[in-house]
Amino acid sequence: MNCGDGIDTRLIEELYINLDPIQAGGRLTVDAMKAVLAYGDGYSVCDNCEKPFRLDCIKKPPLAKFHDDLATFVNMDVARLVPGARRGFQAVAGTVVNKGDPVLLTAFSHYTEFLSVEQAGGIPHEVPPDDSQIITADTVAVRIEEITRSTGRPPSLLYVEEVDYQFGNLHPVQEIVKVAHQYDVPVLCNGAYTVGIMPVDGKKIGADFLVGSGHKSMAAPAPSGMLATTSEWADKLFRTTQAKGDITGRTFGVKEVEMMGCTLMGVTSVGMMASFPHVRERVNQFDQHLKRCNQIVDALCSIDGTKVMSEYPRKHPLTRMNTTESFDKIAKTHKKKGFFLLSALRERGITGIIAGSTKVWKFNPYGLTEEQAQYVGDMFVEIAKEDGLSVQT
Ligand SMILES: Cc1ncc(COP(=O)(O)O)c(C=O)c1O
Repeated sequence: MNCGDGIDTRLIEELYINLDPIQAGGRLTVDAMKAVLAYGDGYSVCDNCEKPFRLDCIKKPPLAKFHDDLATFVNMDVARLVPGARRGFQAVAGTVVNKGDPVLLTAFSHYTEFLSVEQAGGIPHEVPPDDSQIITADTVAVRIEEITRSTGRPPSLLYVEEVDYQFGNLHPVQEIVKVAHQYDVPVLCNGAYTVGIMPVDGKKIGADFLVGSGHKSMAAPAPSGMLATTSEWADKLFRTTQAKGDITGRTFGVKEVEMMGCTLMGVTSVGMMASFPHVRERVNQFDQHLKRCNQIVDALCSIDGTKVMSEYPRKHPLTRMNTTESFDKIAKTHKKKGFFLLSALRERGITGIIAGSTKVWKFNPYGLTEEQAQYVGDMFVEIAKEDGLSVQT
């Protein structure tokens, strides 16, 4: 159906199997879609906002309970909804980082993590990965010591991604946090690709701050996300306003400074809430999704010259492939050039890889059924054979 000004409202999943690397965990559940329709109006969740007039205290719809449930879900003490993981980074940096502070990120940190440091006036430093594209606790220790020597103080914060967006590798965050704490460096664990996809235990990780992305991994509308912390940090991170109008004398109750008072006011919060029971269940089926991902990777790697660049076997379905020696060879002489691959996939009802990419590209089969995963693997092999590549059987 085309609505209003030509927006095609058909879901891409009605047309294709979608391998898009970053959308997989964000697709809405049917319950979220219904909630979105019911709560489409801007302030719809605020109709019954009562004293103390803050989003996380609203009882109808049950936002207060949802906040508690979210904290329990990730095993942290306190949680807040935020408009995207990036707003979680911003709130933490705004609390912990002072102007001129060295801040440690990793070679896989997302640009929004860097921007949050920049906004707070911090100076970013990176931790490089090892040869397997993993951030290790040892390298973190080395970098903390180097930075302390060169700047005269330890970093005021470490950002570490539990799973990174480039390789989809799972990093040893628990060991990393342990080491960082030995140097008194607080840690923000970026769970943008894990919270809502796989079980995440904030206390086990030991993180001071844990951030999730609703539209990436919690089957929620954009922009949405979650910021959780420990009771040690909660009062600082969620400090309430001291502002006062010098003429009117107005004060602003218990509005939280880093949250700008309230955060997700309609579609986003109810969408997240409506998907939450499904999300809470689905993390327990993570192994099935990994199995299906490995099955597709195996099919791809049976095509001569194809390599998986992410760690293997896969520990997360976001996967980076290198087909320079296979599909890219075809692209060199094909009339559609590099676009032949996506075009051939689309003819077979599959989409989501970047148009024109035949060298290095990512895909994410999270959420596919067993039959769909089998089909996707078979289709990659069929395309390879059709174009004259050899395939190991
Ligand atoms: C690793 C990582 N962290 C954070 C973000 C930002 O998340 P959000 O869009 O929820 O702010 C992204 C976005 O792609 C990401 O890949």
